[in-house]
Parts: sequence; structure tokens; C-alpha cells
Amino acid sequence: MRVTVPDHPLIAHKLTYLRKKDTDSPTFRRLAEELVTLLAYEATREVRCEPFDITTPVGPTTGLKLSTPKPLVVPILRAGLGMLEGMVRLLPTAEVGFLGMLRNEETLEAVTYANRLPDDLSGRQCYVIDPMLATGGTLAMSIRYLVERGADDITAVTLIAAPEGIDALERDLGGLDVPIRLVTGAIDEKLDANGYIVPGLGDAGDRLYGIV
Ligand SMILES: O=P(O)(O)OC[C@H]1O[C@H](OP(=O)(O)OP(=O)(O)O)[C@H](O)[C@@H]1O
Ligand SMILES: O=c1cc[nH]c(=O)[nH]1
Ligand SMILES: [Mg+2]
Repeated sequence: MRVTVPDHPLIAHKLTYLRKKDTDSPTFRRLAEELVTLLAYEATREVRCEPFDITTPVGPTTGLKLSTPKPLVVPILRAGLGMLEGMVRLLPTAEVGFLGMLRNEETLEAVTYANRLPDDLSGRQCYVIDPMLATGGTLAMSIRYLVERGADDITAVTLIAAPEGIDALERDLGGLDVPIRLVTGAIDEKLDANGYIVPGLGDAGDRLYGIV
């Protein structure tokens, strides 16, 4: 797995305000959307394109356009929904599949409660979006679903990742014959005893949408 942490002062500034505990939900939602746009610029660096003949007011030329099959963006509900708008704005031809996953707060194991993905993902580039990569259980399971359906190129985009989660993904997904990339706004220090990222930002889903 290739891991990229884009080094940009705007990412650092927006992440700092996102982490701050008194940042309210409307501001948190706006920052999450802005951050994903900045991260998506890096995450889509290898998006597939094909030549496209056009005519400008001055004459003919050949440019590029996003290829088919269309890229698939997969937000992991709930918190991943907070990154969806920013991602599809940058990737206009993308289709969207949904995975609902909830981490059991005692065992820290992910449980899937919704799965609305195309059956056949052969030849498709997929972008999985979820703000937090903690133990890595959620992301590992979602990447496996995509590979089982034929996805041949996967990029995960997170706002914050824990070193333990990155190690777990390397271990769990190392045997897959599909290129996997991770683009994250930051790699934090560690996980605490409850599986929360330190310093992190708390529970991303709750901060976006309230406590359920
Ligand atoms: O790497 P892991 O240890 O698996 O944890 C990360 C997951 O935990 C959070 O979701 P949560 O389960 O809180 O669901 P929510 O989005 O509905 O709040 C987060 O958005 C990830 O999906
Ligand atoms: O720190 C964490 C860990 C898992 N899920 C979150 O929302 N935050
Ligand atoms: Mg949550």
C-alpha cells in the first residue's frame, strides 16, 4: 500500500480547526468538505483518462477526458458522507456506491449494516472515503468488498489515520493483487485504550451529524 500525506499549509490549517473541540457542526462539515477537495487533488493524480478531440475557437486539438468505466466513489456511512460532496465535485463523472459500517465500540470490530455497491466492478477505479482510519478494521473490510467485486485499483482517502491502522491494512491487504493507495491529511500519534485516535478529533460521525 502506498501512503501519501500531502504537505500543504491549507490542509494543516483546516485540520487544526477541525480537530478543535469547540468547532461547531456546521463549521466541521464545511471544513471536512474543503479538506477532501484538497486531498482529492492528490488522490486522483492517477485517475484514468483518454484522449479527447475538441475544437477551440482557434482550431482543433486533442485533450484528455476521464475514461469509462467511470470511477466509483464509496463513502462509508455515516462519517464518510461528510466527504462525499467535496469528492464528487472534483470527480464529475464519478458514480457513487454506499457502504454503511459501524464499529462495535467494545470489540472495535466493524459490522456492515448497508451495502449498495454495483455487483460488477471489473476494471473500475474506486475511491473509498472515510474521515477516520483507526484500527483499520472498517477500511480493510470495505476494500475487500470492492476487490471481491472486481475493482482493480483502489484509493482510500481519510482525514486522519493512526499508525496502528496503517500497519493493520498493510498486514490484512498485503496479499491482494490490486494496487491500493492511501491519501490522508495526517498520521497521528497512536490509538488510545478505547480505539480513538490521539490527538485525533473525537468521533467524526457525532461531530458531523450529532450523537445517536
Ligand atoms: O478504523 P476503525 O477502527 O474501523 O474505525 C474507523 C471507523 O469508525 C468511524 O465510524 P463509526 O463506526 O463511528 O460510525 P459512524 O460513521 O456512523 O459514526 C469512522 O468513520 C470509521 O468508519
Ligand atoms: O478517533 C476515532 C476513531 C474511530 N472513529 C472516530 O470517529 N474517531
Ligand atoms: Mg462514529
